[in-house]
Amino acid sequence: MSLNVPFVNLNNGQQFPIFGLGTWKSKPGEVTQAVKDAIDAGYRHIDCAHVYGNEAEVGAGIKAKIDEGVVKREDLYITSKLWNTYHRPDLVEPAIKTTLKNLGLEQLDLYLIHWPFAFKEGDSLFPEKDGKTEFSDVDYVDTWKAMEQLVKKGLTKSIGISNFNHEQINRLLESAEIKPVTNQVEVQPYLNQQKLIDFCKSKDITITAYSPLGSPDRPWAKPGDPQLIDDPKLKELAQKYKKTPAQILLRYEVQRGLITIPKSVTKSRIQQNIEIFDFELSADDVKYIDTFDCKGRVCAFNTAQEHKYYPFNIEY
Ligand SMILES: NC(=O)C1=CN([C@@H]2O[C@H](COP(=O)(O)OP(=O)(O)OC[C@H]3O[C@@H](n4cnc5c(N)ncnc54)[C@H](OP(=O)(O)O)[C@@H]3O)[C@@H](O)[C@H]2O)C=CC1
Ligand SMILES: O=C1CO[C@H](CO)[C@@H](O)[C@@H]1O
Repeated sequence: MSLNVPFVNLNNGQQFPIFGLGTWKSKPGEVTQAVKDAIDAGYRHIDCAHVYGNEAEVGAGIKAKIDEGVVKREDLYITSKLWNTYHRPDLVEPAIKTTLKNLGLEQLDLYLIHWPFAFKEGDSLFPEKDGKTEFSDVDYVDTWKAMEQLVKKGLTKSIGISNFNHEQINRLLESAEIKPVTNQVEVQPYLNQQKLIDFCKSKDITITAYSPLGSPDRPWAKPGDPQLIDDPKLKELAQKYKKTPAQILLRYEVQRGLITIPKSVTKSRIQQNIEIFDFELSADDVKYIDTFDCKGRVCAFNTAQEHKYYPFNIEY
């Protein structure tokens, strides 16, 4: 079954599918097939990043489906992200060009600043000295100015941010010529982000929800750590709606007006995850899922906590 994915209107007039495929942790040997399976299942939006180390293999999946005539380039919505070591304004254009080359594309649909904080420029994506991450003090406002140039040069249609808190967004908006179209942040029932969602809505910035299933394959999860996807309350809801726990989690996101990007490299799950546009959670059940919030952030990037632009030291 292929279901039509609704679109959201971005603040620049572009439309974007509210559902896409995540690719973090998708191994280079698996992700080409995952992208092909996703496109066959009706996915048109793919979330990528330089730091995921698999953009060439994602690009191979895209190319295969265009060559087969299943989709045209203009049917697809491809997002990538500027990594922390490329925030210095002169490094931004070379960074997107590397991503475009890896993906085999001439233009991105959306390019995001991956995190508000910068790391020391150089060959390592995770520069370290004496066991500590080496920071750079490039201001994300200066990085944003260079991002705006990418739109003017036609290298990406839209630009946005990721992991920014509301104070950082306010500061960015003070001088932005082009507004970010989205803030991609973690949203799942243990971290429902209502305040940040309301704030972004008031600024006409969409929210893209990452780790919507609680990122059960996050590399730092320890055996025995609670997994959202196994929550008994969620399993009860899944039984009630005759859906899977993953489908309840994804439906919860889209019903709150969010864009969501679950990752899977498993064909049956890729198919299952898009099958969320044929049922509705009751308003009471959405409110009930809201009560699961326990400030349970899974993607906290603790090694950057000391950075002056670390986003999670304030409430939202
Ligand atoms: N901007 C940012 O800083 C960040 C962005 N992201 C983006 O968001 C995407 C999604 O987040 P991510 O952290 O990967 O985690 P998700 O919450 O999407 O969870 C992915 C995990 O869930 C499993 N899974 C997928 N579908 C199902 C299902 N139907 N039933 C049971 N298990 C399932 C996957 O397994 P399998 O693959 O084996 O099927 C994988 O282990 C990322 O891939 C990335 O693109 C994520 C984190 C940070
Ligand atoms: O998108 C993400 C997942 O991987 C990165 C690290 O490897 C994270 O920092 C980032 O938020």
